[in-house]
Amino acid sequence: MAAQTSLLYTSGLTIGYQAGKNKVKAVAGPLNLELHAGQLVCLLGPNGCGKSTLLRTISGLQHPLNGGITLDGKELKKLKPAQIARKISLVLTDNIRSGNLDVYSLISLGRYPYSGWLGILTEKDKTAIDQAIKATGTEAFLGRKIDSLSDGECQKVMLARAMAQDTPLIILDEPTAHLDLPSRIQLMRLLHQLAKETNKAILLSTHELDLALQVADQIWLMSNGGQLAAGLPEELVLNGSFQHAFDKDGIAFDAATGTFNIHYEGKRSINVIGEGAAAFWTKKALVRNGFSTTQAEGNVLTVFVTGKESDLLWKLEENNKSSTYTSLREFLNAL
Ligand SMILES: Nc1ncnc2c1ncn2[C@@H]1O[C@H](COP(=O)(O)OP(=O)(O)OP(=O)(O)O)[C@@H](O)[C@H]1O
Repeated sequence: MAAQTSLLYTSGLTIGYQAGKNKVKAVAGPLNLELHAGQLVCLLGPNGCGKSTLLRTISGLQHPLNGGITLDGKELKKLKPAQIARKISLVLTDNIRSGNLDVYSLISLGRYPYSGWLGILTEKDKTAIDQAIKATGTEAFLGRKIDSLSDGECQKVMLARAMAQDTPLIILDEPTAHLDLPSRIQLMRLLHQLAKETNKAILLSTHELDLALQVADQIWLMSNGGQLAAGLPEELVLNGSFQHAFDKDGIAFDAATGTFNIHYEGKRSINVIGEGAAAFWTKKALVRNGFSTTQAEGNVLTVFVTGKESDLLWKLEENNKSSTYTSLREFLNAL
């Protein structure tokens, strides 16, 4: 029933490639996925698991090996490219870098499904372009050539072009690749805001696990081997899907912090008692130094972290003996 109200859904979709005349290479499937208006969905997974293949298939650039895709109530395979272009706008990793194209002209290209290739813009087209420029905050770049923009600025302009296309679904393949941390945060925040304010569905692939956990309404988590777990970010953390998807020797997903720890085998375990940032960063330092900080009754070592900022104290207890340290470095050296 839910599928009938979805903007896009897949049934028994298998994605992959033709590998020779009578052979196929299936990358993932069968997949039963749904996208709804106003949702920001982040597609995560290790290198080579099939994220780009899935995005290309959903966008109609590549045929499914099996199963079907329904877009706005119609079978995708029955739609012509021009019809798909009014429903889906696609932003690929490789930015269009053309020295001769100015920013306004590039954003205007988003109107091609309506204006035709001659590019004659009507008042409606111009209004859509102006709205896209405003929504993405790209006013300041308008007079510039694309080549003169930074990667972050260029990515925003590509998003503006997609917004100008005014489709109910925007798909972006690794939009944060090549961006510095503030630009990644800014872009993810902008995408989240656009999904809410414009009621568009936004589907993007990314390797930004922590940002995706913060902004996504849904996560599609692919594993090598073709499985895909879909759900709320928190659900996928709690049910062990993240550990499964990124399972590699020595890498452990910590459900308590939502991050991956570099796990060192064979060292001691320690109870960390304390609250807030001081206890959090003490645990980080201990894990980096090869300790496990899981609370357990049998642990011989316990550290109590108390105080604030410049008055922090680490009281280490071992076999009824205790010592107090005034710096994290001193405490770690004592272990
Ligand atoms: N044109 C192709 N023909 C055959 N196999 C391909 C083709 N393109 C990609 N593949 C293979 O399909 C699998 C999925 O590739 P895909 O690019 O979708 O992964 P991805 O999850 O996007 O990876 P990354 O995170 O590294 O970008 C990989 O094993 C890849 O080698």
